[in-house]
Amino acid sequence: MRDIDAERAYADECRAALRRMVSGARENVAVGEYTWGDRFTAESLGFYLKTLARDLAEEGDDPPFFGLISYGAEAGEHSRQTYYLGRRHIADAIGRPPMVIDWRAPVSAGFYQASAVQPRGIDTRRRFGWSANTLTSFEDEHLRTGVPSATGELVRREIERARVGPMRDIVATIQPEQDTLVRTGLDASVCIQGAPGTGKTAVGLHRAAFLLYAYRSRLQRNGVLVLGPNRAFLHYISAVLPTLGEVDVEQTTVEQLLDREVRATDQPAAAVVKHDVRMAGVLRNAVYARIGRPDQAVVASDQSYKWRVNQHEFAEMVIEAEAYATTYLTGRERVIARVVAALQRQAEARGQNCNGAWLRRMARTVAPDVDAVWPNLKADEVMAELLSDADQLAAAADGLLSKDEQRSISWPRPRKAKSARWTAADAVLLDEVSALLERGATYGHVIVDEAQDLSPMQCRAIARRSEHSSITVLGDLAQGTTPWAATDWRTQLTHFGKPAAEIVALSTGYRVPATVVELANRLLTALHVDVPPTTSFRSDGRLTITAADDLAVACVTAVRDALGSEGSIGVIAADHQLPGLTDALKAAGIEVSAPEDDGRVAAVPATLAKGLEYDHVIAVEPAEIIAAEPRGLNRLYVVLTRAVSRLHVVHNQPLPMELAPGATRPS
Ligand SMILES: Nc1ncnc2c1ncn2[C@@H]1O[C@H](COP(=O)(O)OP(=O)(O)OP(=O)(O)O)[C@@H](O)[C@H]1O
Repeated sequence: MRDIDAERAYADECRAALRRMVSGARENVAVGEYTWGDRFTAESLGFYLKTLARDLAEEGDDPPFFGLISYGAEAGEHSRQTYYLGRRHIADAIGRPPMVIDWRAPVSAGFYQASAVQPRGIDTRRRFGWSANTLTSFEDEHLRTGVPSATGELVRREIERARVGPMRDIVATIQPEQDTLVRTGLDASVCIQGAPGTGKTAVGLHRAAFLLYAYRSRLQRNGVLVLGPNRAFLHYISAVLPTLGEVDVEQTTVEQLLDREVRATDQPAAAVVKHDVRMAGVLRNAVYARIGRPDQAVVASDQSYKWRVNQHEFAEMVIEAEAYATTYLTGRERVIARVVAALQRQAEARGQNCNGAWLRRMARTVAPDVDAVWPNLKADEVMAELLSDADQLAAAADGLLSKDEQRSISWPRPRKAKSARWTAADAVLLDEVSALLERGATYGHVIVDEAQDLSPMQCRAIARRSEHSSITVLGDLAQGTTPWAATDWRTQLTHFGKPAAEIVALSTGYRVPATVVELANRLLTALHVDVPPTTSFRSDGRLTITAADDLAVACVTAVRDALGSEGSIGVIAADHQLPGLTDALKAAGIEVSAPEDDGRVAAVPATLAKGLEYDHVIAVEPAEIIAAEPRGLNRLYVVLTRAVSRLHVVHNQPLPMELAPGATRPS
């Protein structure tokens, strides 16, 4: 095994090889563009090579590797081999073994999975410590001694390091149970229930990178979609996939995915009904109620003759298409096609030549007859009419929604689709109607974060986009804060269209220190969800609770105190209290930014805190966070679990009784 100087020299060799890869890729851009046969192939290859050259160049002086595994004599094809692992593959010359292997390659799994109990043929696992781009140390585990090694200092340091700016990748320290999930094959859908800070988001993002590596050609066409709860969260995770070399993953929210301008807000009762899965039945009824029965024959003339499909035949075509239609509009197309085919048979029997132009003309000619029984529809018109017309709604909702529920979603004044002001829930319903009319595009794999918060109707919108592929569902039932939050995963998975997906629980927390976890776990009893409490990987950390006469003054003092230590600071309070606190902080000369602005001190409304983390969290007035919304206790659980190193609870009102010692649920 190399000593530290030899390892440094090897790092330099790797960097030199990487530079050669960059110049090679640049040269190949030119060659690729001019030598390939057809234009499309030349363009695709040129694009690929340019991207590769750019990515490699951006790599710069980053550490070329983070670890190695060295196999013993009895390791089959790997016997006596040593492999360096990095964020990307580095090759010296074609035909020679790679200098660094991509962390996603099959052989790299040994690095993450091997243990003293199951060494997998590996003698030594080495982890490298880097300070910026300088190799400063390494740590060896000798796995064949049979003595389980304690978690190394380097791993511990990485997990406990101060957080600055957006989320970073965890490739150097992925834990075995996380690695198993990351490397699950593309054909399997998985649901990861994970307590706060157990690495669900990290696992989901690394899984995206792994799938793109292992199944690139299958995923190239349809791509991978990552869905997160809001823009602040997306900003926070935005750097992870690019640092792993994956820039083409779509990362968005469900709202953005649905792509509707939202101009109104529902009353809470209406939103609850609109997000209920029964609405799927209501909308289906509303769409298919538009299909009638013919009351006359279809007569179509060309210049030579009048052709005819009699009323009975026409009705049979409609009934048959209705029975087999996969979507409303394909059914309509089928009716048109069958009518035209019947006309064609008659015309051909009379010796007429029915070419393509004739068939298209006939299709246009019969369209009004078909429209009379199977009208062409647009999603927004269907919805506007349904919500404007109490009788239509009553018919579609018969046996599904109560009269009160129907009233709650009806519009007080009828509106046309063009003047409709859609709500966020309407956008989900419009998406459902669009899909009833015709199928949309699907993705090769979808990763859904904070999935406990999605309504059944939102899950269905995602299910449609992953109908023929797999999904990764990430979430924590205890962090559910929407009125429709899931209370069990099996039901939620059914809404996602993957009822048999495996559910895996992660319960070791890598964010929140043990003292803070202990406080947050006290809330679990009152949350009434069946999840294992978190156990923290971290024994460091500090919890402070301050009873204050003046919240703003106490908050300023807490922030000043926090500024004395390294790392990010998040002031989290009930949404309505935050502006006052922000003003007080600014008046005290403290620079405060929004969560997505990467400042040192962020003012974070409690409703936006989900998924984020700060070294030092100042959680202001828990009682107010609870009182601000129906699922306020869940919100408080989210807020308390954002802290990486220190949690400072500042309160004026009495602390909620659920936080009292002894409230811990028996495990
Ligand atoms: N194996 C690991 N090595 C180093 N850091 C890790 C590891 N796993 C998770 N982390 C870190 O722990 C923190 C929490 O991870 P992440 O945000 O993925 O958790 P989560 O389960 O999604 O949390 P929450 O439900 O609270 O949003 C992040 O800073 C992440 O980088």
